[in-house]
Amino acid sequence: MTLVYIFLACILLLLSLKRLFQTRKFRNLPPGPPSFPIIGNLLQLKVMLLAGTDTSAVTLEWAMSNLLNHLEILKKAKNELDIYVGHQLVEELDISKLPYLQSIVYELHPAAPLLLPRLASEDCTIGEFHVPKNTILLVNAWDIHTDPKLWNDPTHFKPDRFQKESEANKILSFGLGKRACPGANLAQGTVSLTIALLIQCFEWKQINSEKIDMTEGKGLTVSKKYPLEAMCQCRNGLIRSI
Ligand code: HEM
Repeated sequence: MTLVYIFLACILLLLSLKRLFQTRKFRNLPPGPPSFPIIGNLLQLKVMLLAGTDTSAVTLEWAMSNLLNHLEILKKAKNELDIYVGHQLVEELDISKLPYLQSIVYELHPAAPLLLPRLASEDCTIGEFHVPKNTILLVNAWDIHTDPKLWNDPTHFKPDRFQKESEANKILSFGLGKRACPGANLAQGTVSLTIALLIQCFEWKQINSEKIDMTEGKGLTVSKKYPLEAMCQCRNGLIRSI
């Protein structure tokens, strides 16, 4: 078995070296320092997994916690699913038919409230501040999302605010500009579909009569300080098509 692995590794290495030399020849580049496309691709894969899994998981946990603290919103989302999707299992293509579910996703906690750090490549002025070259800058998306000058009642979970379409343009959860999250569409699709499935397939209940604690933990991606604990039960008579 070990021999098979070594054989495969050699083939992959040879193929990547071949691709590297072909590319250099095609682009008329000098031989240059060696770089390994496979390692580059693996690193890219690792970045995608690191950047995509924790953020999506954290967003889902906040979503379910908010929904359990606002059962009337959970009920409204469930009704929307029952009306527009019915007894079939909800699919990715159905999401565009579910505006209320999309409002819930817009209203979610930003998983990376300070986005990613930036380095000023030259001296510049931002608002009234002079920023010298090489300063590390952080964008406080959390503060922008809770600014009462921008939002009505910003600290309350109110998906209805997004019934007015232009409100969604003020969201910064995925950053903005050329370094914004490249996985934003994928993440919005995955998070929406997962929440839809969780709502459609299960009846949810809190484990006791107290509200779920929404204290934030620490970290670049902000998870809940106390992990969500909840009870769920399959919804009767649903998903006969599975
Ligand atoms: C709910 C889920 C997600 C949230 C809230 C999120 C949020 C963010 C934020 C705020 C940034 C920094 C943007 C900036 O500084 O302007 C970012 C960057 C990034 N995200 Fe996501 N993300 C999510 C899911 C994903 C997924 C699924 C992928 C890939 C499959 C991904 C890949 C990346 C990468 C590679 C960067 C770095 C981009 C760069 O520096 O040019 N993210 N994300």
